[in-house]
Amino acid sequence: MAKTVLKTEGLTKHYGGIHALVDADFEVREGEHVAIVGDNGAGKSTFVRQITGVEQRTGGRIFFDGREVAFKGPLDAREAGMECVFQNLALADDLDVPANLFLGREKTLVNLGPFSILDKRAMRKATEEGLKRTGVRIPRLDFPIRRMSGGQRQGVAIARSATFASKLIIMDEPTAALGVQETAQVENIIRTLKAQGISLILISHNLRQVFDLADRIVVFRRGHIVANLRKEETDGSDIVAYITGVKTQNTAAAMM
Ligand SMILES: Nc1ncnc2c1ncn2[C@@H]1O[C@H](COP(=O)(O)OP(=O)(O)OP(=O)(O)O)[C@@H](O)[C@H]1O
Repeated sequence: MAKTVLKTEGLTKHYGGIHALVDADFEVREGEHVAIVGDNGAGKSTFVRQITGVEQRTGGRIFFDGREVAFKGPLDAREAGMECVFQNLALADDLDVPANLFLGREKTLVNLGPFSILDKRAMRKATEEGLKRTGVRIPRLDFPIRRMSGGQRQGVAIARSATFASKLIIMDEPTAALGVQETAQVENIIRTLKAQGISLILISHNLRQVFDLADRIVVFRRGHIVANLRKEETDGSDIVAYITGVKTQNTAAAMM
């Protein structure tokens, strides 16, 4: 059986009296693509903020790459090999593709802090390799990001995470703002990541996408994980039932 990349035990987050995440046991194995679904406010983003160190949890334990971790911030998570692609892309509009890929991690010829000399050739080469590896097609690397379509921008964000994530990529609604064709492009990139054995957590409201791309589907409702199913053992109507809490013949026993 594949090694566990990420595991949480009893992960809990309270915001004052709001129990946004309660006792979440969750696992991703090497090469596995796990989807997280749930209604608005179910606790999905809260879960991601706890595992990536954006916030500090109220309780529970997190294990990453074989050791217990307590990331103090997202930089710690990145350094450990976990990258996140967020809904609102953290891209710099005026910079070109290589500059965006290496934002905050620039390669330098001479490192003198603010007076450093950037190694633009090395960054461009690494960018070309990163885009090729992820199957992201961008016509001009030297154009500022603002001149690109939503799909191309999302492609750059994913290529960036795939270039640096050695262990796990987390995508929070990567296609929410995209059209049909752009969504298809991003889904192809996700398939390429799967073929390369990169582990992924995909948060999505799009059940067609979830069934297309994920090996396993985890359902959050009101801060709790209420289902954790292999794709083959469930279907869309069961997942909707778990999301909404409306029982069906198949889900009633599990919801007792
Ligand atoms: N900083 C915060 N302070 C107080 N309450 C919060 C905070 N962040 C989230 N919440 C609450 O925690 C609950 C879970 O929110 P969360 O954003 O994790 O849901 P979600 O499943 O990601 O929803 P969506 O699909 O709408 O993004 C909600 O009730 C939300 O209002």
